[in-house]
Amino acid sequence: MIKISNLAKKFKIENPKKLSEQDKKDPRLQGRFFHSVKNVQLQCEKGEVLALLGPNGAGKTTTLRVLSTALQPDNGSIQIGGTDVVKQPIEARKKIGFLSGSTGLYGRLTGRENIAYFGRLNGMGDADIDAQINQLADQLDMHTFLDRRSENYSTGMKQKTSIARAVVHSPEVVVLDEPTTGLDIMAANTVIEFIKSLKRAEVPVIFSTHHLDEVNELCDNVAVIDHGETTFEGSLDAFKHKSDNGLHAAFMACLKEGA
Ligand SMILES: Nc1ncnc2c1ncn2[C@@H]1O[C@H](COP(=O)(O)OP(=O)(O)OP(=O)(O)O)[C@@H](O)[C@H]1O
Repeated sequence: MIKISNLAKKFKIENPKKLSEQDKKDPRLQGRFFHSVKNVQLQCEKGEVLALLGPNGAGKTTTLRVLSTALQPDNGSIQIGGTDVVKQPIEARKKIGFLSGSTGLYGRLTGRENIAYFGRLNGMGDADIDAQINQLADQLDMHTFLDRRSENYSTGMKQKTSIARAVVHSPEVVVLDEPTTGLDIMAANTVIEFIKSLKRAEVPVIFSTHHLDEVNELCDNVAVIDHGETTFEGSLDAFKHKSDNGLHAAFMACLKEGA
């Protein structure tokens, strides 16, 4: 189970001139600090898939980076099972499979070597790693490129390899930042089927997306973040009931200005 309460994260702005025009007008900019996440809550139980929605710049990536221990929060608590992510980040990290938007692969290594390297970092033995990679390659349709150097991979090949690398150690929970962004329909479908397989295995999955059709197909619950605050958290059905005019209208109704 994943539970985030009252999460806040601000960044010090070293050079205000470098801020985007959108960020300059954002009320979250206060003096030298940009309060990216001000009050986020969400929860994801065993066997559930939660979609994290929000406009560009809402604070989704910041939330997921704090959840995955890449960033320290300024306030709030995060629990994964019995582990306090803020107080026990090393223990928490072992429990999380995290796909970040900018996961870089080592280009000189093959896909298999990239995944195996992470398996070793997580303390796995060679036989376990081989078995896991074979299973993940079946599920993510990777056999045709797994033993080629990753520097020449397509976007889809890179993303599949990054996902396999994130979950090679069979984490307790999986967190994916925009897993299907930039993928063609077939690769996106493979990733969606993979998320369904995690759900069948009762692994809680949180993923951020801008694709409402994926939300409809995959999710039990939805959380919407707008301007760094959770503006909706509930079941997919409750989300759909926000409007009679489809998922897009439901999403708009959850935004602060739409409320
Ligand atoms: N290191 C940083 N320093 C300053 N501001 C930051 C930093 N990281 C993020 N921000 C700002 O915090 C806000 C939230 O960013 P974040 O990447 O979490 O949004 P997002 O919801 O993931 O957006 P998108 O859908 O575009 O990926 C944005 O306005 C962004 O410019």
